[in-house]
This record gives sequence, C-alpha cells and structure tokens, in this order.
Amino acid sequence: MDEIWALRKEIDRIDEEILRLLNERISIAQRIGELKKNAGLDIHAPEREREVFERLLKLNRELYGGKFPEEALFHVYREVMSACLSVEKPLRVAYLGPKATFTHQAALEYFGFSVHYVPVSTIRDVFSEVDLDRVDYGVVPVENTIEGVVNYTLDMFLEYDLKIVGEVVIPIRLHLLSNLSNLKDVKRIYSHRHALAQCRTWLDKNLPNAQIIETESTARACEIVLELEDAAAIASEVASYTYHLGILAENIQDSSNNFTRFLVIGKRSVKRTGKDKTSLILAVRNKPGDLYKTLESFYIYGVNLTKIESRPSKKKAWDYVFFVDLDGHMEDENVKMALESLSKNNRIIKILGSYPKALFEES
Ligand SMILES: O=C(O)C(=O)C[C@]1(C(=O)O)C=C[C@@H](O)C=C1
Repeated sequence: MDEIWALRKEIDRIDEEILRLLNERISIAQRIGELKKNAGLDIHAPEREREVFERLLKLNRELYGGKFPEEALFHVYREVMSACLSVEKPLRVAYLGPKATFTHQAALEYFGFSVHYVPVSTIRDVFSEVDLDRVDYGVVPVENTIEGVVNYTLDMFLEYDLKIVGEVVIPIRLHLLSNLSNLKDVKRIYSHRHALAQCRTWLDKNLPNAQIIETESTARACEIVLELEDAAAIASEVASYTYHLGILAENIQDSSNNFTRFLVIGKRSVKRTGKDKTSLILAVRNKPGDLYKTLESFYIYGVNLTKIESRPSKKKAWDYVFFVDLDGHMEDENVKMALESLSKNNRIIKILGSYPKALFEES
C-alpha cells in the first residue's frame, strides 16, 4: 500500500509538470497565432500538425520502444493541438450529421474536441456552408470499402469551387450500446437498417430472440434506448459518449474490412508535407484512345494514380469526367510536369487540391 501511495505521488509530480508544459505550449501557440494573423496566413496549419504527429510517433518508437500506445499518443496530441488552435482562432466545422455519426467521428479525429461543430442534414449543405463562409471547413464521406463511392460527394465538386484540404480513413466499428450490464436483459435492439445488416451474424448468434427495430439513424436509436430499460442500440463509439451509454459488446460488425474515407473541404491549398495526395477532375473526349493518352502523361512523369472514377459530366448525355487521386503534391516536380502537360492539352477541369495522406490509412 505504501508503495502505491509513493508511486501515486510520483504520478502527481509528473502531472504537474505536464500541466505546466501544456500551459507553456498554449502560450507559444497564441503568439504563433498572432504572427500568422498579422501576416495574413491561415491559422489552421494541417501540414504542421502532420509534422508534429509524425515526429512524436517516431520519437516514441525510437526512444521508448512505443511503450505509450500509438493511437493513444495520437489522440492526446490531437486534443493538445485542438486546444492550442482554439486559442488562436475558434474554428467552425460543418459535417454531415446528425450528431454521433461516423462523419462526426471522422471530424473529431481530424480537428479534435476544441472546435465548434455544426451538424447539417445533407452533403450539399456541407459544401454550401463552406462556400458561404458560414464555417471554416466541412467534412463529408467519399467512399466505403464495402459500399463503394459516395457519388453525391463527387458531384458536388463539379458544382462548387472548393478545395480538399485533408482526408481521414476510419474503421467502421459498431458496438452494442446500453446502460444494462447484462446481455441477457436486452429484449429489444434499435438501429439504422445498414448498421443492423452489418451486425446480422453477431445478433443471430448472441441475441437470437431479441426484437429488432429499425430507426432513421443510429443517433435516434440511442435517444430511444435512453428511455427504455430492456433495450440496446447499435451505434458508433462517439454515440456511446454523446448519449452516455455504456458499451455492452464491442466490435459486433460482421466484416473487419469496413473502412470509410472522409474528405475535409475548405477554401485554401495546403502546403507540401512529403506524404501527400492530389485530387483532380479530368475531361476525356469520347473518341478512341483519349483516356489512354490522358493517362500517358502520368506514366511519362512517373506519377502513381491511387484512384480513378468516372462520373457523368451532367452537361451532355453520355459525357463523362474522371475523378483522379494521385500520390504526391502539386509542388512535387513530377506531379507538376504531368499537370502541365495535361493542362496544355486542355484536359484539366479542376484541381481539387493537394493534401496530407490520412495518417492511419487502413484499406
Ligand atoms: O504551428 C502553428 O502554426 C500553430 O499554430 C501551433 C499548432 C500546434 O498546436 O502545434 C496549432 C495549430 C495549427 O494547426 C498547427 C500547430
């Protein structure tokens, strides 16, 4: 017992030191904020945040053998930088709501908790909020490893002149949420039909007799469950703390390969980090070999394409445009040359932006 108390004293001493350093850090961030404001620079600096994360994750591995878990270190620093940013400028971020959805989770992963979030009801609303400067950034889903591309998001890039400033990839993990402490007391299960479908195997095996009730969203399922004594909801981890519901069973989804990629949209370009992606929209004429010729520019300059997706141009029937993601930043020499050659041939409709690759890219 004495030893525990002695060790707790040690922890108290360390915490005081961490607290002192956190306060010192936030004061410095405040000074950087003022300098950036005077110079007319963007307050949010995603490329710098990426540098901070990567440096610390590397140091943690090299100096301490990764004793402090990587994901936890990421979250600690996500919140530290989110708080530092909030004293420089309170950010407003719109996302496809309602609250506690996976898009909300992606937004929190990208900006942390010290940001003012605005849940809106459609993907178009996210784009228009950013476009009208009612928020600084927006977060929208763009593709899922099981369901495929979110066409609506791609189409919005044809209508709005906004930039992609970042991406987040998150695993779609579903949990059984309830304030009950025993599985056998769960008589009713509420959730959105997609979430219910994704947990079919687990439900058949573990709760074969429970009544299944569909709701319009996983968030609504949580609200209902809060009022009931024999029910559970299937929803995300963010939903568990948003609605103060306990996690009765973790990771009950059938597939472990379920990831969604989200895009962060804004108005300005992001500086090079060395681990970037660029997205653009290309025009390809409806004649033999045209797609081949377009792609040749990437081949000539050694640019790796990570994705190519066609969508109707909406200008003419059977006329298509291509959404392309590639490895590298617009300022990288090979990307610059490929883009110059495409632009000479009038193939570029829009450059959607260069941005840091997702930090934890799992696909
Ligand atoms: O380096 C900066 O530009 C800062 O404002 C500091 C800081 C940080 O906390 O490290 C905060 C916000 C920015 O998005 C990036 C980094």
